[in-house]
Amino acid sequence: GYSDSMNCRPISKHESITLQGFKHACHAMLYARSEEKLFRRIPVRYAVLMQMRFDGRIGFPGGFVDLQDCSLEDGLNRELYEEVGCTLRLSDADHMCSHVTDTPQKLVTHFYTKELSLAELHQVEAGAVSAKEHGLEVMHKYAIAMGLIRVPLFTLRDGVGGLPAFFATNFIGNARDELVDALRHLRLINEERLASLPCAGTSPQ
Ligand SMILES: O=c1[nH]cnc2c1ncn2[C@H]1C[C@H](O)[C@@H](COP(=O)(O)OP(=O)(O)O)O1
Repeated sequence: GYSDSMNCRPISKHESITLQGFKHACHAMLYARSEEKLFRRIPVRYAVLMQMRFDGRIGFPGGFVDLQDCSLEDGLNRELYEEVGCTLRLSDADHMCSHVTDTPQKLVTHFYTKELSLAELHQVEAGAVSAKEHGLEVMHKYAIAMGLIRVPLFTLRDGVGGLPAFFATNFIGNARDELVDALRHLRLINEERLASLPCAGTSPQ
């Protein structure tokens, strides 16, 4: 998978903060149970938020955290506020996994997940457009549509549209592996379907 090819390995949060010379970044997957149906027939099941970044890659909201300055969670919450205007507070209890890599840079990525009500998730989506960094880190350079997106968890009848097509897009860092881990761990889609999806492939760079 992508992680292997990028020499990226799991690490405990505790161990990671003892590393010297590594940057830290925290990102979060906000999601909500949804009874909504696409085209009145395809159950959406969960609304899972990711974002289209300024570089045309898909990732989770979040960013670099300077541990000299604040804790991982305080840094994450600040990033979530600046990027998507989200005032919810994530805590250590929402931490799912951390990974360390030294290519292309010495970096530890910390990944958090938080279930919201659908109403709360709607508020995040609606608030995102007035967030400080919306449309900045986003559009000035490559002029592509950017902002929060929802991950389609369904597969259309052609067998490609929906999640398979989504997985074939371009992800930043180990974001695709984080998504797959979260879908599996939180049981948002069943294991059999996950295994049938082209998510083990290497992400194009
Ligand atoms: O969703 C992600 N999952 C894992 N790693 C990610 C994700 N998004 C970005 N990254 C990597 C890429 C960068 O090396 C760092 C920080 O990126 P970014 O979120 O763009 O940071 P700033 O907003 O500039 O603080 O993490």
